Amino acid sequence: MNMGNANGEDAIEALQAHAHIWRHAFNFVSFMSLKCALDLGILDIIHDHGKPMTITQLVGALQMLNPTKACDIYRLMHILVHSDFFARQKLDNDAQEEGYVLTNSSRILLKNNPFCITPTLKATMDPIITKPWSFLGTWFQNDDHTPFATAYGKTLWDYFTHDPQLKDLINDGLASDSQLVTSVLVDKCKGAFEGLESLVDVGGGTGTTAKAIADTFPHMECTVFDLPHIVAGLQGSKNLKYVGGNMFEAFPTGDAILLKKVLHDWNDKGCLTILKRCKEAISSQDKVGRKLIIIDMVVRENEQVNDEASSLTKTQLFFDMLMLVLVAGKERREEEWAELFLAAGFSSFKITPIVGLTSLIEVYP
Ligand SMILES: C[S@@+](CC[C@H](N)C(=O)[O-])C[C@H]1O[C@@H](n2cnc3c(N)ncnc32)[C@H](O)[C@@H]1O
Repeated sequence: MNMGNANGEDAIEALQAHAHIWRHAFNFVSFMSLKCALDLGILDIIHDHGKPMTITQLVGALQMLNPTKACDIYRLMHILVHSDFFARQKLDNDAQEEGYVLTNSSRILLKNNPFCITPTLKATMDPIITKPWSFLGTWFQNDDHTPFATAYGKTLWDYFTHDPQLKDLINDGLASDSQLVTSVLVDKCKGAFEGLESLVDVGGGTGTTAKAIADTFPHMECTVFDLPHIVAGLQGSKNLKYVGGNMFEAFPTGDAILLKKVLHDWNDKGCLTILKRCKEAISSQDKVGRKLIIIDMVVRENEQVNDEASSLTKTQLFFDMLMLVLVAGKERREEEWAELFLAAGFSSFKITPIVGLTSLIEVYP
């Protein structure tokens, strides 16, 4: 762009740049509008209605205290239709009038959807989690571990050890996030677990994934290992038990160690320590087929690809920034994974994409 005298073409370019900047800056409006729809229960109201729901019906169902705000619900729905969370459809009995229906992206947020990720979204949208983003610039110029630590003076893990509300929010979020990946895992990736007699899910949280694996493979002894306050009071089953401890020190041995969405929480130094512990744990088993199974993102490199792939990469990069802001972790590219495995003494690995953003990585001693 010519920065000197403005002519017609420069003005058009400047207008396009303005539009791009505002679209970018106002990404948070989509996010907050969706949060509002979730807070008001609009998705479940429309679903329970069972057919396209008019704005009048929706306003009626919301039972608003101040009726003058009713027309603002239309504005909220308008942006959410634009963001593909709702669609408009003609009513059966009246070709003129339209009502709102759900889309694939809102159906997955319904309370009764087995793959509902609303708790994950609510955790991500919580002001405790969004506040540290405002400290990103400050953090780049100070010596703190994370923008989260700059905002609160402590790590996320310390924060939630002393805040049961945040702990529940995050644990519910992690558990709901696990449902879809886990169901695909025990179906499409069953082969990765076949023949294993024991498995330790290190950093396994409240055990959503390990429970599904234990149910699918009733002869496999499964252990969920996590911090003592996370597993305290949790009940196991015939082939599932909970053990509390610190993965940086030691954890139980098994034919396989599972690390699901654990390594992305840590920097390379932290990952290396965990990976070396994993290598020790599986090497102490004198058996064929021992392995480490990692479920995490493998960030795609895509310079020249179609829109869908490039938007997946962008979403992975958003997650990468989230890890930086909250926990000093990162999402890794294949070469970065390879370097870590080599440094920890593993001999080879195999990557299988599972679903959307996530891959399964089998790593061999
Ligand atoms: C991002 S969560 C992943 C949980 C689960 N694997 C999943 O996919 O939903 C990371 C887990 O690592 C656990 N964790 C963090 N530090 C730990 C440590 N030092 N020892 C054991 N577990 C730890 C956390 O409590 C949390 O459950």
